[in-house]
Amino acid sequence: MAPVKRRVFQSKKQMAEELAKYTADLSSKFCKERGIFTVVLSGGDLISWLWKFLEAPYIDSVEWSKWHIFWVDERVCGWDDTDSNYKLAYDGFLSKVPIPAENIYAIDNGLGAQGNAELAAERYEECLKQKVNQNIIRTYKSSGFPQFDLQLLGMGPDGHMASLFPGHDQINEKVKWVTHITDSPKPPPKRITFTLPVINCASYNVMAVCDKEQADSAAAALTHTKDLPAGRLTADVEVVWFLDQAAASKLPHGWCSIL
Ligand SMILES: O=C1O[C@H](COP(=O)(O)O)[C@@H](O)[C@H](O)[C@H]1O
Repeated sequence: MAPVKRRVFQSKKQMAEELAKYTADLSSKFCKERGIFTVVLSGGDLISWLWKFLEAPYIDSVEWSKWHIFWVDERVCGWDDTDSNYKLAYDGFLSKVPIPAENIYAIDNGLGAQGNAELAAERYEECLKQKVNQNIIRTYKSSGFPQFDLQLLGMGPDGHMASLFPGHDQINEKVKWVTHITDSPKPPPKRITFTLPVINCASYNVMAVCDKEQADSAAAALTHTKDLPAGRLTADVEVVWFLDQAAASKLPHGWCSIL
């Protein structure tokens, strides 16, 4: 199992700066190795911490044309809906960097707008399988699960990750790549989400968590004192939790050096 590292920052600004450097270094690695960098985004606060990419040196140095963008979860709504993780990412990041539109793979807009969660999940899984067949997405050893290069994840105050929520059965799905939920405890109720096996097949997983509201769940997830979805996060190569001091404030003493 991959090592789980923790990096605690004095500010969100510093965390965003380091997140950009970490991601850009992996972009260089994968673009050199295979000419493709598959990046999985989440919603929530994460997008607000990608601003550093819009500045030098990254805006000019990153090989954006080689990036392929996916979502670890998505609300079942149209792309123009304020609940949409696609809209959040497009408005705050994707519209400001030169990633080719054909390299951005969002939920089926029509099915999202219709609110058909089950079919939207099936369609997204079909999209992933097509990208595996086209050798855009790698597969994880013999499992056949898709292996993404980097996933940029977030956690809710209840310890949910993607749209895998505590006490909900989707966390136990072992066969599907993408599943759906229609009773999310966090609005909106209808969502699609990568399953845990897919999330944990990623080569590199980043969990970015800020603010004191997250401190209890961050500590519980990292010390495994509660069985939370975020606590089950692993990866093939490395997991790194990026935390600000407030989110890390309940971790055992000495667990993290503040950077
Ligand atoms: O609803 C969601 O919540 C999680 C966590 O969001 P955050 O704002 O607490 O960071 C997010 O990662 C997920 O993509 C989103 O659908």
